[in-house]
Amino acid sequence: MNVRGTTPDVSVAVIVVAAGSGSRLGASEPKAFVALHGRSILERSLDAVFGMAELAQVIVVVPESHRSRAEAIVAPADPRLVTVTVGGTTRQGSVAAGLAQLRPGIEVVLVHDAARPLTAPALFDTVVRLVRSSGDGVVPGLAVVDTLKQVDADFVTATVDRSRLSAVATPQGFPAAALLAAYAEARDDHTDDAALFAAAGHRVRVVEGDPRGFKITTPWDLRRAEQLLGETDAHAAAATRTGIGIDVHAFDEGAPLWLGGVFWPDEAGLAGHSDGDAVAHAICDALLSAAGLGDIGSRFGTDDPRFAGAHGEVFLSETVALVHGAGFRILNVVVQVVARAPRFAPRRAEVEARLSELVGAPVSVSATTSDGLGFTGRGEGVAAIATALLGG
Ligand SMILES: Nc1ccn([C@@H]2O[C@H](COP(=O)(O)OP(=O)(O)OP(=O)(O)O)[C@@H](O)[C@H]2O)c(=O)n1
Ligand SMILES: C[C@](O)(CO)[C@H](O)COP(=O)(O)O
Repeated sequence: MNVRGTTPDVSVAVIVVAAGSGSRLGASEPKAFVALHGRSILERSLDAVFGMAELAQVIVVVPESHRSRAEAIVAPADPRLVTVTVGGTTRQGSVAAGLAQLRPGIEVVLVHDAARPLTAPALFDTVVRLVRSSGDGVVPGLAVVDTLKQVDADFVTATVDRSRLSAVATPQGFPAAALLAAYAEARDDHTDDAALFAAAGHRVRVVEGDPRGFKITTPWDLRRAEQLLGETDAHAAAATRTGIGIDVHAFDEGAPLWLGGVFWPDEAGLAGHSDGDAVAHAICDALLSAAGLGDIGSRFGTDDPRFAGAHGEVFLSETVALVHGAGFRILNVVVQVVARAPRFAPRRAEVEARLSELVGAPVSVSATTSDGLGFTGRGEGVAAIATALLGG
């Protein structure tokens, strides 16, 4: 879950209602706890809430049976930010239970269905802004696209003018004091908070909704959400980039050997302007080329005194910072060493752990001799070939 701490000077609270059973979905557990593309519907909804620009309190309303599950879900968040409470038998009862947990000083309250997990965080911010600027209730709405009929006992009795209709969703936002008062005096049951707020005499305005913010009600809705998230993954996969790097250094009997970010006592070292760590340098080139950032020579030139004798970790740390700065995540790195010595097998795990730590992603290392052929076979030097995979 994406989480964060409280911000002292903000006064926006979000009530996430997740206490429904989901009878129309027909799953074996309450709807909010059903898995959607590997994570629960509730976790996905909370991700959007935690993406808001301004947030002082999040109240998660759940069934009694799932209170501890919800507490585990929100455990990584700042406990001063999130409250978990038990809901009622109706949605309205659950919102009322959430309102009872509202902290003093909250000025704007948003109520959001956990059942709308794909709603964009930006819509929450828009609703907050409009509540603040207008003092009205604010609901996201979408134009109705189908022709609507009034039906009585299987027969159409009228065609409804859809031009003045809007299909409303959540998050619905309200000035906190007015919503608390409206709930305190409510006698009827309403299907949304805007209806209850309007029944108390307040104005509610509509803002353009988010088509992805549909409510997961039936199994078909769940499949649609799965498909949309699958497409998002496919786009992320399309954004992955690979890179390749090769480096070669000659042995220098008089130098200490640093290779793969670790020291190798009793082995001949490698010649170079730096410490000659061909493995680290090949990884740098793989990462830089994947990110389209040139190569180690153009980034860390031999005329720069900072890199004279520098260990591989210096180049790797700077390279990783450049790659992150360009907006990429490092997904993994693979490196193969071609050399007669040193022997990697006994220290492979150690080298992989050190390089993974430096790169911040899994690094796997393999090694081979070149069967006595070429400069590596004659023991004149070491070659390393690396590939890197980056994500957007
Ligand atoms: N007693 C209830 C009923 C509903 N909700 C919440 O209100 C939102 C909208 O309700 P809906 O999608 O209709 O959920 P369910 O009532 O669970 O669905 P169903 O009517 O199919 O049982 C959901 O996030 C649901 O968890 C709630 O917190 N408490
Ligand atoms: C609040 C709501 O999601 C707005 O569309 C909706 O009214 C609640 O759903 P329900 O199925 O009517 O409980």
